[in-house]
Amino acid sequence: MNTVTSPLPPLHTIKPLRRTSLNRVSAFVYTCAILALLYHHSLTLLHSTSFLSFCLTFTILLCDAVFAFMWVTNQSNRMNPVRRQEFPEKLLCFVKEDDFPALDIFICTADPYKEPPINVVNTALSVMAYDYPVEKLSIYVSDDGGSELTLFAFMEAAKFASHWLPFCREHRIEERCPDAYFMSSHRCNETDKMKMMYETMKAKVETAMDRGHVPEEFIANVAEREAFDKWTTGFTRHDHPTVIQVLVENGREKDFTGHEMPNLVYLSRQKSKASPHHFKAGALNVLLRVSAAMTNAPVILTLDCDMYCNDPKAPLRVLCYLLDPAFGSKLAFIQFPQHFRGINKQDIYAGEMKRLFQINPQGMDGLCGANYVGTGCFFHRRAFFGPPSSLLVPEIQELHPDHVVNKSVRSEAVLTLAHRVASCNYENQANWGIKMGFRYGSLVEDYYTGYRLHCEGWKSVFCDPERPAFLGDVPISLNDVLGQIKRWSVGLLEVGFSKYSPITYGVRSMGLMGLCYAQLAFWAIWSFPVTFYAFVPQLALINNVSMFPEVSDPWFYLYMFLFLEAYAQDFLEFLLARGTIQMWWNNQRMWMIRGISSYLFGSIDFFLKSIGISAFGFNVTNKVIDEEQSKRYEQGVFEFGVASPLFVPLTTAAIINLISFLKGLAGVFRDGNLGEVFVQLFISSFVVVNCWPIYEAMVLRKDKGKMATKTTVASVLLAWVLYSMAALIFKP
Ligand SMILES: O=c1ccn([C@@H]2O[C@H](COP(=O)(O)OP(=O)(O)O[C@H]3O[C@H](CO)[C@@H](O)[C@H](O)[C@H]3O)[C@@H](O)[C@H]2O)c(=O)[nH]1
Ligand SMILES: [Mn+2]
Repeated sequence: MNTVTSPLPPLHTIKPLRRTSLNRVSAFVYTCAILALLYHHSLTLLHSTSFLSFCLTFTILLCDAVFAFMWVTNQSNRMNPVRRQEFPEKLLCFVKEDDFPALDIFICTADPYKEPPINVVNTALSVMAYDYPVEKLSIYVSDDGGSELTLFAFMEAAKFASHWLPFCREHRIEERCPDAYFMSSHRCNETDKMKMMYETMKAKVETAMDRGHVPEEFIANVAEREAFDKWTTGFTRHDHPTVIQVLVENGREKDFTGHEMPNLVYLSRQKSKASPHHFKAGALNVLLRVSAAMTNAPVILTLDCDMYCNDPKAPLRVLCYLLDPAFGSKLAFIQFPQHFRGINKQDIYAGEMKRLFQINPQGMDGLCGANYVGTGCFFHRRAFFGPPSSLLVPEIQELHPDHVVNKSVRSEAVLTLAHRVASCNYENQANWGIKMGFRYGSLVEDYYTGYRLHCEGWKSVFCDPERPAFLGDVPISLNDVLGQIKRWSVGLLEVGFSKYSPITYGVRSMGLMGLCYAQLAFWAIWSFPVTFYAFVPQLALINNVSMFPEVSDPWFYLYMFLFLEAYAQDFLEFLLARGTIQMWWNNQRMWMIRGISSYLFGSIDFFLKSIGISAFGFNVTNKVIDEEQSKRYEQGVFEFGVASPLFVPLTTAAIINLISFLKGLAGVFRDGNLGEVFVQLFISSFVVVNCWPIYEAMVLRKDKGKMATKTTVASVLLAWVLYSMAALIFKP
């Protein structure tokens, strides 16, 4: 499909994936199977012989209905998956470099102790070195941690940049992130010199980190002194005035070869305990306004501090779409997938999230476009000001997306305005977060903002080139992984049960695309069937109660078909997305683990918050790497270590399933009733096989990552309680 006017070559193409027809046929067949299953459950329910069997069948019906709902909504991702390709090398046939749009880059950080400033600096350097006209490039760093340590790191980074940028340019370095470059095998005659400079900078930043403040001898001049003076005694991360520090101004500061450098601005918005700050979404809205006051570029890139740029030409790929008139003026954003570095070979924690970050976006791209995932995403600034058809005029003229800034970023007028729009009361009675900018009301501001933009009629594009444009870090301990997914679950439920729920509002606004969003919104309800199937059939088996059709019963084949086909399709899609068999195995295991931990606790948290019992915040993922932990992660060993409540249901399930499997097996040898209990025995054995790392962590391991004794004790107790309760229920 050629989308640019001929006779020029196309800047990009879009092709449907080959599997589309097969997807549609299998969706039809599987739907029939699901209907048959629900019919079977209803029949059984009507013919229940006892109260117990009625309750059991009813719960199974509910659980299977949840599975069915999740399956149906997922099909929207399979109806029209597409693959795009862009040809940035042809860009110059269409536009001169002078006509490229300006680009404002936002980098968020929130806590110097969980997000080491030296890593944030690496992120910033990787984009400062973009192959893009420097006079059009501005980098804004938002520090929600309000930390002088982060500011100090960036002052050092600005100095280092004046050597790093020319080095990258002259030696055509591919890895523009210093840390990634020095870890690679690429070398040139100046590598050692650069490495030394980098190490010196890093050591200084780390010294400051160790001391907890910036040592006097590191402060180079009066200007720096004045900047740090803003950290007065009353200054805390939750309560402080705005700090804006222009570290590099394009046109003023030059690199050491005399070349221009991009703008680099440090920003820590005003915080006060009295006004809500809306976590990352709030930070991004301040960034939107401060950057409007300073440069107001029409294109914006949002980046998390745990992700760096891996392709210096990524902005050119983006222009292939942004400059295409065929999109009209409806293109809101271009999302690159989240790819990660440092994932272990078998990806034990399914950190790649293939389905979320690679497979589903292709499906959504064939409808309205990929969803926004918070980082690695280029926006059209205009998209934050109302639907494509009707501009929502901001309260002050300077924030208008078309406003042209022609003053220096250090001029007093600009800085005054920047301070004004960064203050914590600025948004009172304004549309920010409601109809304008990044949207408030969910812990997954990325998902929610992208969703609302799509509802408004905006389109997006999924751009997934061969060489990943961005690489991020993943959490490497199970507790961090589960905690992160728990936060996502809560945020998604907030949207799912809001007045803008995708299942109602979303489907009304955009049909199938609404279902794609609904699938994500209700992620956490998987916890219901997963928890049920992790405990109840097993407890029934322990008490010799049979719950499923016997092997000789024709309905048994329906069960078999439903299970095998769902797993097979998942497996194939996974392999086609360049997964391996072992990665797939770990992926399906993590799905079960999340089901009875993150999703379950997320649902409970959300419920408690809804009835006003508790509140939740954005718990930033830990990015500090512990050497020993990292070694275990590389070897593919699960990290339990801490006594986390998230591990209790897992460990309890591991215990119950093992007992049930052994008891069931013994029963089969004793009574020869394999046909009767086959399904239950199969479920237990499947769970037991999946739980191997848990048994190991409980019994065999001696290292620091083994299961904490507290967790084991709590789980044994809980298992015993469940066992006793089941005995009462199943044996009247
Ligand atoms: O009050 C806050 C909290 C977080 N952040 C920043 O938000 C980013 C994401 O935080 P992280 O702890 O890394 O969360 P993840 O779960 O890894 O992030 C995923 O999920 C988030 C939503 O929950 C999205 O915002 C992210 O883009 C997405 O990668 C980081 O750069 C933080 O510094 C802030 O700026 N202010
Ligand atoms: Mn992150």
